[in-house]
Amino acid sequence: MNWLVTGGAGYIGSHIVQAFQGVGLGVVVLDDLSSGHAEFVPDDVPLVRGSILDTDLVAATLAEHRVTGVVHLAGFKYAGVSVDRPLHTYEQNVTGTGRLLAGMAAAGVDKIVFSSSAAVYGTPDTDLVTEQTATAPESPYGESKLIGEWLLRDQGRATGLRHTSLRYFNVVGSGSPALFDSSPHNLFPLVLDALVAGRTPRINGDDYPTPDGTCVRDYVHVADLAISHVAAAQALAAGRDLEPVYNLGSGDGVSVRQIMTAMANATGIPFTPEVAPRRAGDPARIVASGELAARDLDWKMRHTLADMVQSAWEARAR
Ligand SMILES: O=c1ccn([C@@H]2O[C@H](COP(=O)(O)OP(=O)(O)O[C@H]3O[C@H](CO)[C@@H](O)[C@H](O)[C@H]3O)[C@@H](O)[C@H]2O)c(=O)[nH]1
Repeated sequence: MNWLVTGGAGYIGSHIVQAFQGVGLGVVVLDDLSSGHAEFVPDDVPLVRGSILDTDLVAATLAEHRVTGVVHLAGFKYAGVSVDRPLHTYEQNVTGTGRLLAGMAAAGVDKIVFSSSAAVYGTPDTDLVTEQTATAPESPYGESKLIGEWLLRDQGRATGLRHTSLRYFNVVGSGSPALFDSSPHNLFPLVLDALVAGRTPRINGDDYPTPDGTCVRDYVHVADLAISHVAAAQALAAGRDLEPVYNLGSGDGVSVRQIMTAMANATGIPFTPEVAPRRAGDPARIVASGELAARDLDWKMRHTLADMVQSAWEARAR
């Protein structure tokens, strides 16, 4: 059985590739390396360089590697930037997913696990988001992920495609020192980059209606997240029914200020963060129940917040 991981050279995708290899499942990666790194792909995993928008390449990859299922992460992942680049975002995430699904249908590949996002919820008016919480994306990125879920759902109805979508909350940490988050837009890499460069990390606003005034998020370890993709793929392959969507959240809220304290502890670099203005579009709090995924997808927090921060620092400091 061979699984194609689109976006498998990225931060999250490469951890998923490792998790699949860990249980002996065959994997092949398709990645255009726009934000991924070729060196994140193990030497014994084929790396096809190119885009999911390239219909011929998708068809050839599915056929040559005898792909039986797809884990689909390739896409444009920067929610904030997507506001200024809506057409690019929709092309990559909606048209790209559509072309991938068309290629799968043509090749008879009938299983897909889709990388969705907490961004589909926008600013939820509940303390604990469940899969029943109304979706209300606030960026082209969030919209595009929701449309991706609909494409799977409707293709499932039309062709029998077996599918599930995993809504990631804030994915951090590192499961292997060689794999790290190089995003120029997210809290963990920005804080670590600042500390390495001798700059002071910044808090985007401390006047939110939260206990310490800074935004609260649900941080999950990337290696824990990767294991649930294996469970989802195995369930689909075994013909087990899965829910159309699962939240991959921990149920615990952690503030930006708490992350800063954990960063100072992990790095041994004492600092007092600067307080900058709010970043546009940031919900004050978003925390999810992962109960459904715990029931069906072997989802559990195997790592603490200290592990997440420590592993991110070790990977960044290498
Ligand atoms: O230097 C920084 C960077 C970020 N933040 C704050 O830290 C929090 C977390 O920010 P970030 O790491 O950018 O994550 P989110 O904006 O919560 O969103 C991430 O998590 C979402 C849910 O998984 C994904 O959909 C998005 O793509 C991904 O950017 C937010 O309050 C930011 O304003 C700071 O205070 N200082």
